[in-house]
Amino acid sequence: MAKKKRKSNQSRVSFRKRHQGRVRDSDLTRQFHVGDAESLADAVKNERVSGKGDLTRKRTVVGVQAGAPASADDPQSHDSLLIGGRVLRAHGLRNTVLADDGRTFECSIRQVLKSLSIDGRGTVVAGDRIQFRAESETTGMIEFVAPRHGIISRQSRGQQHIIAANVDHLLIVTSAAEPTIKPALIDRFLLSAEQCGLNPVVIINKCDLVDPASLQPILGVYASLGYRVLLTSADRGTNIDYLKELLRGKQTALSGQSGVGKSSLLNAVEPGLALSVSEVSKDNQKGRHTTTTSTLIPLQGENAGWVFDTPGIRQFQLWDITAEEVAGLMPDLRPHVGECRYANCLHLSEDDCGVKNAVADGRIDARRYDSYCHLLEDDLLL
Ligand SMILES: Nc1nc2c(ncn2[C@@H]2O[C@H](COP(=O)(O)OP(=O)(O)OP(=O)(O)O)[C@@H](O)[C@H]2O)c(=O)[nH]1
Ligand SMILES: [Zn+2]
Repeated sequence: MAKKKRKSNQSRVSFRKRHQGRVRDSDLTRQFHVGDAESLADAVKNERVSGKGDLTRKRTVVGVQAGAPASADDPQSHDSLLIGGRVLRAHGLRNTVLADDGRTFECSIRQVLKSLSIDGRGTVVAGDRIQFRAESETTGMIEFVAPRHGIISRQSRGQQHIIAANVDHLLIVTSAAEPTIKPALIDRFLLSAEQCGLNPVVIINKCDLVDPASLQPILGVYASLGYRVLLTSADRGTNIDYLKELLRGKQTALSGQSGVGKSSLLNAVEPGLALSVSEVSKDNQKGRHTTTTSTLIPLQGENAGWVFDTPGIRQFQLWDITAEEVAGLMPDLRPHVGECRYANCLHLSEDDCGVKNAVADGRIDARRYDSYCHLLEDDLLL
């Protein structure tokens, strides 16, 4: 036991000697520079206590910690000084960040992160989860951007531009009347959601204007496909509590035709919120459908959720999709694709088509298949 301990101490000393110079020289390990070799030794000791790995491994483990971004003028920096937050608005040089503790900061982005992004564009976007270092009460430096999920992007000159990141839910808002419900449009939004890997929820608003029984067939189709469908009335407050629950703790994007009641629903969830949304839109009526400025709006209340206000999301469309890919993105058509005689079957006029057979005997809803045909014929096979 004693022998083992002495050996460990020797290792610690020689490790310290071997690496002191390097520690001093290296920017990456600047944190150890300050904490001096003592903190390095302590870290190694802790690793030893936990009994994991040999010294080489300990060095690696410690090195990763040391490599965590440190501020040059605050050499005492530690990971604990990094503050978690989310990007509310990305402006390039100044990005509005909501810290997890509720404070708001204007943050710039560390150069090394910028150089990792293509063309320097979109290093951070609204919705990004980040870690930053405060430089004053109101400013900071973004040091780390977490990997993204649920990305909404738009295409411009053949390039993909991310406009919202970490979208937990996509609410596809439609209305039961005024404007009349358009299932083909819902299908398109669902396809976009599938393509982007988003989690869609279909909302049928203005249910006060129709007999709810008349909506049963359409509800049935989407529910049988595994999609969540929610009937609401912003006017009467129907299912608004349920909507609030849906938004809780999540970053949500809303899409849907103009006039279906997206702003009214948000206003029902949080009075006043939709006002700011429409004010933003009015400021920029002309660029409304083209602007890329995306904003994440925090809802009031602890962990109440965040809603994207991004004009491009409201009408967001499929991008970069081929006719051959569409059936694979429709959960009702997908299982039958493998039953077609031709591997490149588009399920339109080909013989021995598994999809058409399934439509013929009612295993696929004929209206959904109609949506599929229209999408291909009107948009993709021109
Ligand atoms: N009867 C009824 N009318 C509603 C309901 N929700 C919204 N409306 C009305 O529908 C109209 C359009 O509502 P908005 O909330 O502006 O619709 P929007 O989807 O945000 O429209 P854009 O901002 O153009 O995208 C308004 O006149 C609302 O009062 C509802 O549940 N029932
Ligand atoms: Zn086929």
